[in-house]
Amino acid sequence: MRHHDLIVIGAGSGNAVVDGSFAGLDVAVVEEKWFGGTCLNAGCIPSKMLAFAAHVASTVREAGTYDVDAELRAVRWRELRDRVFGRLDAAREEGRRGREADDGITVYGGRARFTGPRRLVVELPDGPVEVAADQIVIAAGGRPLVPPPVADSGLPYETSDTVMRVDAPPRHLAVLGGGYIAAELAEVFSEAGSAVTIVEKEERLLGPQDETVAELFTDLARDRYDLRLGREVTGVGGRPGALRLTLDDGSTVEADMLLVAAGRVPNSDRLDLDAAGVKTRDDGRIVVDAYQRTTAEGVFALGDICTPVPLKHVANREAKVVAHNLLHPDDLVSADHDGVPAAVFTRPQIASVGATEQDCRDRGLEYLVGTAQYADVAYGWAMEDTTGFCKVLAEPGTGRLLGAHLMGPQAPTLIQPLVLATTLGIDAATLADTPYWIHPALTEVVENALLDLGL
Ligand SMILES: Cc1cc2nc3c(=O)[nH]c(=O)nc-3n(C[C@H](O)[C@H](O)[C@H](O)COP(=O)(O)OP(=O)(O)OC[C@H]3O[C@@H](n4cnc5c(N)ncnc54)[C@H](O)[C@@H]3O)c2cc1C
Ligand SMILES: NC(=O)c1ccc[n+]([C@@H]2O[C@H](COP(=O)([O-])OP(=O)(O)OC[C@H]3O[C@@H](n4cnc5c(N)ncnc54)[C@H](O)[C@@H]3O)[C@@H](O)[C@H]2O)c1
Repeated sequence: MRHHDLIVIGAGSGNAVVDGSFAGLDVAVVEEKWFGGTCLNAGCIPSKMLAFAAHVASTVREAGTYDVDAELRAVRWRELRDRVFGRLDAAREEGRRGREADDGITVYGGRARFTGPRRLVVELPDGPVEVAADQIVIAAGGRPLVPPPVADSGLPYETSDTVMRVDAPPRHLAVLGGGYIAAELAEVFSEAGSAVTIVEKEERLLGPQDETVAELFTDLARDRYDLRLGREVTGVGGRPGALRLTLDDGSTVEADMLLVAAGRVPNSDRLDLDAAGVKTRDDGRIVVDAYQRTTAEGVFALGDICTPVPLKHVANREAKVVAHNLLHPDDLVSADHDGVPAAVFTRPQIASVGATEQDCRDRGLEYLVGTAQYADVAYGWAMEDTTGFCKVLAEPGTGRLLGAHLMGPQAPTLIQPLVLATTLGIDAATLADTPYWIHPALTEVVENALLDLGL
């Protein structure tokens, strides 16, 4: 059995663990499917490249608002798809080749599972190979959750792993779930010409967002999509290309394609973790301590397979923490999961950090609310924006920022000063009054929301 100093399972964020500081060590990377993981191949990056094209299309369609005559003739889906994945598939192969060319790194192209403490078998195309290591990092991510009525139907469905690569947009896309993926990809396909129906079991899209954001986003979505809220799919019938979804109130949705976007599950159930002494939570996430150590000696985990916040910037941070802790066992560092910002790349865009207003209420916190509209700042006038807003939540007296929520153009960029203030402990009044805020930039909407707190 080959013995390595370190084995990393999963070449998504796990691949980032191994940098120059591991030179001289015998390292192995095991990847069963695609170097770069979900983010590069089927997640953050392709979805944002497609969302940007959708944004260009909508800008052309709405050019008349700005007294510009323009006509949208077509979204050339195949060319768009081939440009996106031509670039990303090349980046994936370059990443893999770079690792394979590194003398200190062995790449195993297959699925790993544990056979004992720090011992694995990897299913390679030409047969299984047994390997062991002093230290192991589990970075095996997650996969789309497919509810039983869809999985058991025997009829075809897409997930985020496949839908961005289809040959043509469907005439009618049914989306199961109304969270991040549904919001972003419904828009992509809608701009590419598909009619969209979204089936969501809660009463609002993007339910965990601040209630003002979720409510307004749902209202705006109602004008663009057929929304079936508070509904679940109980059965899928029909035939490939002519599907019929039955919902729990007996109503039906006809669609030629079904996108399942009902959340993700960690891949921990495919690793025989019991053999390694690695424990999981009820929801399947691997148990880790503050230093990303699992319950098994010498085994670390990072990213979607263990994290409370399944986002790429969090997985990247955890990868840095693991890299440090592998090499410095006497000087461990931890990843802070407070104040993680998030964004939804829709139109309007959405960004948030910290508590929502409903969180504050549920936790019995005293809080002040400051709001400002894009329509009330000069750049918002230039954009003729009518719906964008910034909402900040702060502790009375101290002005400590509890949360911030933006919905409107450039929200994921505009939120950054609020992320800095939340992370670095800068109170709302200091943030509003001390730095200059460029006039007439969109950031004035953040400044105005802070001033609206009245501190
Ligand atoms: C459509 C979509 C859009 C997203 N957009 C964003 C966004 O805009 N911003 C953001 O922050 N996050 C976004 N995310 C989330 C982000 O992609 C994930 O949080 C991130 O990719 C997690 O990284 P990871 O390394 O933990 O897992 P992954 O990137 O999934 O990597 C895990 C790797 O392990 C491999 N693997 C699994 N099991 C085994 C095994 N047994 N043996 C060998 N290899 C194995 C897999 O093939 C995979 O390559 C998005 C996700 C999706 C699905
Ligand atoms: N911009 C981003 O950062 C971004 C974009 C896409 C995905 N992601 C990541 O990927 C993860 C997965 O995205 P997602 O959209 O699949 O999950 P999600 O958790 O955001 O949304 C899933 C939605 O499906 C609904 N749902 C679940 N089961 C259902 C059922 N049987 N019937 C009807 N509705 C049902 C849930 O109520 C929820 O609203 C996200 O949690 C996020 O971590 C991030």
